[in-house]
Amino acid sequence: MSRKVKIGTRGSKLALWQAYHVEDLLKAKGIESEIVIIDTKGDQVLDVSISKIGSKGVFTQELEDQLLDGRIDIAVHSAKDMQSSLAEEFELIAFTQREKENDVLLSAKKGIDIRDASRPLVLGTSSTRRVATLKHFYPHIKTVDVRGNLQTRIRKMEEGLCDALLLAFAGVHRMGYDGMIAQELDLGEFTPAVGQGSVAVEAAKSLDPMLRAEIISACNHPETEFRLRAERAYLRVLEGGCSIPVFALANVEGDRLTLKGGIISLDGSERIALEVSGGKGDSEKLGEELAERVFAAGGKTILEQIKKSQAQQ
Ligand SMILES: NCc1[nH]cc(CCC(=O)O)c1CC(=O)O
Repeated sequence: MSRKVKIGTRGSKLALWQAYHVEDLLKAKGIESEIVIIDTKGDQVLDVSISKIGSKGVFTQELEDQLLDGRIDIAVHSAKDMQSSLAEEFELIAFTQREKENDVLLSAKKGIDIRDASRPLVLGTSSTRRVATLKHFYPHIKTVDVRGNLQTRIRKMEEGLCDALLLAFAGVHRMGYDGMIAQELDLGEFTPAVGQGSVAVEAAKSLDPMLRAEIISACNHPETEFRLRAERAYLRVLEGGCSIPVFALANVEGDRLTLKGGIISLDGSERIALEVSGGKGDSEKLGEELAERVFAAGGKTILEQIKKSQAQQ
């Protein structure tokens, strides 16, 4: 029997759900664990836009400090919130089975439909990918920035800030708000952020190899891992932080992996979306190949424009 695994997590409700999920997966394999809640810089500055405080590591720094000194054995994150390259000392060792990966509209109102241009609609979101996607496909829709956890966002919506919230299904489902889903969005239009819907388990490379292997066998979902490794390789080449409207979604059928992804200009005027496929064993190579193709098709110019305009903010 291995010793008790210490699971580090942020203290938000969604983060705790993820930590309990990993705890359950470990328990199913007879591995005992305990949850250690860690406050991060990102949790303390909720009123400031993440793109202003610098996205890199604001939610992960304190967790990584504790991984290094052994106060925790693993850190649990939403896979989509993990930067595409980690510092040398760390690695993502497992990706849990992915939840339905699409975005949804959440509303207390009836009859919400983003395709209905005859009715004014204000959507709350703080994601540049979602804003740019709306501008591209649904230019009649207005958006308003809304931050905070799901409960806070719902309260702001009910206070009249917006008609509906645009969110990942995974988070809505985990927090138990399925009943407020007004519309499921199309994966071809609202292609999700890299990693959306899966929980990533991070460890220091110095973690005991036996324990590492046990954690992987309990938590990792191999098909999800192939998909996420492809998506994350795409993101790594683009160096797209979470404030860049980059999207990618891989699917596995048998031994084949298909990766669709692209980039949108901030104003929605240009959207590049391409597809590559190959053996799932080559998932990272496929991610890199997609990035090269997106760059060559004009993505490089779009990315440079986005970085320039964000640097000026
Ligand atoms: N960026 C915030 C965030 N990080 C993970 C999720 C949802 C759960 C997931 O996709 O794993 C969300 C909320 C959202 O985008 O609606």
